[in-house]
Amino acid sequence: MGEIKRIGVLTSGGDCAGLNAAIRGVVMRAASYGWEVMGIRHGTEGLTRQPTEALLLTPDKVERWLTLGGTLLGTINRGQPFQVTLPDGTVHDRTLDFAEGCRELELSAIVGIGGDGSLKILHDLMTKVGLPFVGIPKTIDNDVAATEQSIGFDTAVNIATEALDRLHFTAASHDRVMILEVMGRDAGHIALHAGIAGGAHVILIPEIPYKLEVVSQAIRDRQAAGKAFSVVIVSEAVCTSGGDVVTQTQAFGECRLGGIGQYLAQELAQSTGAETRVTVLGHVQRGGVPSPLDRLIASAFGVEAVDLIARGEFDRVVTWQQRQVVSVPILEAISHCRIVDPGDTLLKTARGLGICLGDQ
Ligand SMILES: Nc1ncnc2c1ncn2[C@@H]1O[C@H](COP(=O)(O)OP(=O)(O)OP(=O)(O)O)[C@@H](O)[C@H]1O
Ligand SMILES: O=P(O)(O)OC[C@H]1O[C@](O)(CO)[C@@H](O)[C@@H]1O
Ligand SMILES: [Mg+2]
Repeated sequence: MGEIKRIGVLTSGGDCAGLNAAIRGVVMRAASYGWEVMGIRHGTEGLTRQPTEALLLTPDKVERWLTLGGTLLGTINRGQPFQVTLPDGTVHDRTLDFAEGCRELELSAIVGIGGDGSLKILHDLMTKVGLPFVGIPKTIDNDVAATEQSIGFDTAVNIATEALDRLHFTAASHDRVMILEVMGRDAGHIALHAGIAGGAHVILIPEIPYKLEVVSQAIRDRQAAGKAFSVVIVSEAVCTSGGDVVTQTQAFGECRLGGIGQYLAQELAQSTGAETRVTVLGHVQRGGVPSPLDRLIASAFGVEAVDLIARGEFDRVVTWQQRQVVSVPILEAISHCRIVDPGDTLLKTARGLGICLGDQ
């Protein structure tokens, strides 16, 4: 690769808190090498559109992006760049458009900030185009393999914890069972972390199959002990007792997880006699000001991603491991979805605290 003059940075997948802090880290560090940074709009789409949609990001421009929620570059979490259905019904592969966009902007490398889904797509795209690539993991789901923490997870856990704190008061006031449904896709990390931090009495995650009777009994035991209220946190991918995933179809046909909280509310009202209410936390978990930890991780990832490019170490993803930024081959980071491990120390903590996980 010749001398680097300009690199690109993009965000892809669902937004989360800390994306702008990561972009800022990339821009600040690139400036120290004398490189320009182009911020690509709407994931890879900014490169495939004609004219291309990208903006020059300077340290002055991004200086105050540290605390801003969402992504100022825009993002995308639906569709497929290799099979885009055009208005006339034909299917188009955007790879060549993407390559053309990279050439037009004279990019020497790209930093892609995304979750597992986006990193897979970006890896395929970059391999086909032959452009150096470094990935930064972000996602409230915390399901990217190899990293203990992805950007956005800590903020989401803080928000879910605060929601539980608030629900305790109203639950106790009305002697109700309050159910908080949280995001996380197939991983129960948000529910497990927030459930413990927020003092939930029941934590249901997709990794641990539950029995309705076990959950009801835990609530009835509390009632019998004079505690008429309970607080339950449930991950969106937890199934019904019949094993069905609960989903909702959105406009444009996308299917998204959602609704298990309502199902549990009906079942638990019947089996415990308690009034039940559901709070679906939804996109509140993704928005807002990033926590200090997310700002730290995002900044550290941004700096290291640029350093990797400077050292010519490509096709790698930066990860957070025991308070160090460590890079791993991208194939390792996208090898599997990191769900809650059966040996996770927090499962032991939850059981030790007497929290019902629905299985025993
Ligand atoms: N370059 C792209 N062009 C078109 N669609 C894309 C592109 N990159 C990603 N997508 C769409 O976005 C989805 C991204 O995957 P996913 O929704 O799992 O997000 P993610 O990157 O894992 O982040 P998160 O899980 O936090 O939302 C892909 O499945 C695909 O539908
Ligand atoms: O933004 P959308 O399309 O509603 O996607 C929601 C999904 O994205 C995430 O927020 C992040 O992957 C999931 O937790 C959730 O299932
Ligand atoms: Mg994902």
